[in-house]
Amino acid sequence: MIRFENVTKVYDQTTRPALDSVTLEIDRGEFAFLVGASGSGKSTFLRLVLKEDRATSGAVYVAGQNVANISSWRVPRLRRGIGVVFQDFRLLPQKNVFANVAFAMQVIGKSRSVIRDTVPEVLKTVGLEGKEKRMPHELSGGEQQRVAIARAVVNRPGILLADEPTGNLDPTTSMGIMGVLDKINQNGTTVVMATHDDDIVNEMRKRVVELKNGVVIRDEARALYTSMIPVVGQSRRLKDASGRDDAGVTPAGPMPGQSPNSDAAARSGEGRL
Ligand SMILES: Nc1ncnc2c1ncn2[C@@H]1O[C@H](COP(=O)(O)OP(=O)(O)OP(=O)(O)O)[C@@H](O)[C@H]1O
Repeated sequence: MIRFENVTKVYDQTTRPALDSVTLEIDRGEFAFLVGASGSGKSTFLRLVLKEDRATSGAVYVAGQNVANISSWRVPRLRRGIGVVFQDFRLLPQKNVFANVAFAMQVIGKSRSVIRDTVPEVLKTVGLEGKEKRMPHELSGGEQQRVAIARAVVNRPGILLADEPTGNLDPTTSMGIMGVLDKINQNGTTVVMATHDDDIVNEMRKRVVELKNGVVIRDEARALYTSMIPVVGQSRRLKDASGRDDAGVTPAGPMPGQSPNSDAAARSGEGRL
């Protein structure tokens, strides 16, 4: 789904590469954490996937396509297949929850009836049923991030990139967000999440790709991570056996139009890149 072949990125006016000969493949349907200290190259990796920046050398493939060969007028199509979530939510402050999510469908020309049917389903998936009319400032940070995730996945992208999505949230709320991202991944979406947060990585036990000074120093399945940044007085709970997360949200069914079987969804590639 995402393949980096010997990718080096040196920003203008710098000498040290932000990414240094990175070779890496993330398969369709995988969940991978990108970890490493500040400045290790995590955001640069995500930007190259989105073609927001150009690799200095090497090749970046997304869904089998070398992004260097995608002409500028086709870049929006590439990005439509990739949902993105950020640390700071980036909601439209004057629009309510429904309108924030609907907006992502309007800009690609979806009909009002499709929007009317799809948005409530996605809001249910992220645990925001009944909050359609709330304004962003009437939501907690965790709820705002759920809206941002709903907006990122409403057009059923094949890939979801999350850049420190829990960076502004407390540990309990963060685990709720991880439950949502895990559910989206189980519904077939490839998830790549950049984080410093070792508690989250250690709770989730997914693939861990560790960067240091732009170099991949570790790539391990179901791995742990020690960030070396001390976290004082924080504890996290695992989801309990019923699948409820710490925010009390029980996973709903699959994403609208998605198969509940992630393997089947991954194989079919319907509605995906
Ligand atoms: N636009 C830019 N111009 C010049 N240097 C940059 C630019 N963006 C990032 N860098 C440098 O590239 C390196 C990698 O940065 P990047 O933002 O990818 O790291 P990161 O791991 O995402 O860090 P953080 O966890 O703090 O977000 C850093 O040394 C950074 O200073």
